[in-house]
Amino acid sequence: MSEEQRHPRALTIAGSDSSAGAGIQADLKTFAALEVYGLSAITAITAQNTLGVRAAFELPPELVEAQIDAVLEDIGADAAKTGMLATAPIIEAVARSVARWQLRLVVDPVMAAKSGDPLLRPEAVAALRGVLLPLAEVVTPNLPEAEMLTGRHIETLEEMREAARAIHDLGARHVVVKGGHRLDAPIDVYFDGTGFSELRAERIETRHTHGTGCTFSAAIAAFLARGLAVAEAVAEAKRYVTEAIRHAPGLGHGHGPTEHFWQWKQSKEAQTR
Ligand SMILES: Nc1ncnc2c1ncn2[C@@H]1O[C@H](COP(=O)(O)OP(=O)(O)O)[C@@H](O)[C@H]1O
Ligand SMILES: Cc1ncc(COP(=O)(O)O)c(N)n1
Repeated sequence: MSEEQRHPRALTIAGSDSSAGAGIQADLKTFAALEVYGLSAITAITAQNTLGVRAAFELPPELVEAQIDAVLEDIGADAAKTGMLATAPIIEAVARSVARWQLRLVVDPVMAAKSGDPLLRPEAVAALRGVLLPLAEVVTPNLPEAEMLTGRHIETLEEMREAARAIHDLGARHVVVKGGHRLDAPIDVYFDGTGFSELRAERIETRHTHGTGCTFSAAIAAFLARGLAVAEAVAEAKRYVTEAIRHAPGLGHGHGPTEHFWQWKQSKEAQTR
């Protein structure tokens, strides 16, 4: 097998974030940092910065499907992830592509930006739940997204476990209910259909969490593309996102981006010492 054939590759199907902290841009940076070749299919273009989303333009579903077909017919993907999908017709087009290409899929059910601005039309939640979740190998809702998907209020770890089970019942094979929105430790609950475990990390006191969910789900897809089992991929992705938050460069006046290349920067510093 040639080098080219062995190089792992992953596809992100998501929205563009002009501030490059979230969306397609965060996903491609994550793939690159984890040495996975990144492919992209853009669903929507947003004009946003660390303070909020000023405008969004949704692309036609046929164009989303055409981007996926173009890269998969030629290059192929070992894993894929979805982020901002914006509308029900885009979700349906993505679901068709995922089924046709039999993609190993990580679904980040993005509904809003950190600023609170909506990124998914309210009527599209039903399509996300009914059409896309049954195709997901892993789904990674944050607390408000898990509440929208289950119709339950979620606060405690026990409520996070109950939500993970309810989302698994919708068809997703592995569920991570993320606890970044909790006030105490950012503990995530992982459910594989049989047992629960917790992904624990220290809370980093920072406002720079723009794109943490995108980064986490992209890292899971990257580790799956590299051949890790789901539980390992999720654990490694948790470590990756924690360090990405820790090394955030402190940009912008609102929720700034995280840092993806801290390891590369550290090795460069070590060489010049
Ligand atoms: N301040 C923080 N310190 C450490 N980890 C965090 C922090 N905020 C979020 N995380 C982690 O980052 C990941 C993304 O979570 P979250 O911020 O809840 O997602 P989203 O961006 O979808 O709202 C999760 O693993 C979460 O636990
Ligand atoms: C285009 C786009 N996609 C997703 C998010 C959410 O980012 P996150 O929930 O990871 O902060 C965003 N702000 N913009």
